Amino acid sequence: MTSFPPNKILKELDVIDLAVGYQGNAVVEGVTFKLLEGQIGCLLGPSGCGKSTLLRAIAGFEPVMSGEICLNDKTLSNEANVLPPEQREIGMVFQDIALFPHLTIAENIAFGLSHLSKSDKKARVEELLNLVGLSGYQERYPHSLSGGQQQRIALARAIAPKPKLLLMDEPFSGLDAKLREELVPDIRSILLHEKMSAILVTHDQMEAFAMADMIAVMDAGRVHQYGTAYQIYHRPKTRFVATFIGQGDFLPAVVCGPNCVHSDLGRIQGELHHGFENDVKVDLLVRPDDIIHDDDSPSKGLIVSKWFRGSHFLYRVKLGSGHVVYCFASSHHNHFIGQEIGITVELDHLVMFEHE
Ligand SMILES: Nc1ncnc2c1ncn2[C@@H]1O[C@H](COP(=O)(O)OP(=O)(O)OP(=O)(O)O)[C@@H](O)[C@H]1O
Repeated sequence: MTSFPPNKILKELDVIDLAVGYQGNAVVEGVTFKLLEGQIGCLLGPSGCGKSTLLRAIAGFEPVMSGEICLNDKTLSNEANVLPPEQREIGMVFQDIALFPHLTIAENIAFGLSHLSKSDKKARVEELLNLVGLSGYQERYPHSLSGGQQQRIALARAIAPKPKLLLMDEPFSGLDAKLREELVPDIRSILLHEKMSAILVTHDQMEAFAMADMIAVMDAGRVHQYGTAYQIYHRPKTRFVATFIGQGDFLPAVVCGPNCVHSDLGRIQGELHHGFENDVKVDLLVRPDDIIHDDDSPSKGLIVSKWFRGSHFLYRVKLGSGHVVYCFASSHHNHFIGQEIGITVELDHLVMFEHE
């Protein structure tokens, strides 16, 4: 059996105080983050926030206005120099799959393997087809494959030469939701198996959660927060992150202790110090999973709307004060709009911002 040299994986990608733009106008500014060896990162944000521009700068397709991009302590881009894309050992997968239609699947995957002998090439193609679950597809042509299969082949082609870093720009957005749900965890396992560091661009937070170790939440060219899915959901650092990630409402509240606030939901004790002075007015983030339906609870909320989500119901309930919050209930608890239900508060991550 042929053995291949170990991956030349990156030790670290450093993006330092980066600005990138067009015609002298920065569309990405002050961006700093680090991707460690073997990690999968994600640039997540609304349309037009600069995700693709940042990715293209990392790939070497866009010059940088200021700051630096380094891979393993080697500068790839700064204000003065831009290493051409083909010299960066960075692979890319795009939304428009762009397989070569006149080449077989084997020839597509082997495209970047001209440095290998014929037998090594054949073995690497086989290994990758096996990895992406399409063994035996060597002689087929792209048009005879489904969208999901084509995207698997595009991934195989991109990782075949063992790049130091793989960049993926909305690779799943052309696929239907069900297929995407299946493909995303598969692609993550393939990347982990190959110990391939990668950056995914997406505006879909569920995709980011399923795929990435570290997520950069972007808006208007800036990174608001760089953290794990858990951190950006439960400990959002800015109001933008709090509202862009997940669902939730802000309830007016007053600080009543170092880890305690008082709101329409009563006195809530958090796990950690929130850093606000006593008596300061704040807006408290309340997520659907912070308010749980409980028939026996003396606290009540009036259902104003509801969604059946299969495994659970999501209700909007009006509190006595008139504020409306989400409430999570098991799917057996089918109540009607206009009905009053018992609710309990299970909120230990106190996320709050100065009252607006
Ligand atoms: N070649 C270009 N010339 C001038 N402006 C550009 C160019 N490419 C992108 N822009 C602008 O830069 C900003 C960021 O665009 P970019 O494509 O990076 O955002 P994005 O977050 O990837 O958006 P989407 O999710 O819609 O693809 C936008 O205002 C866009 O209009």
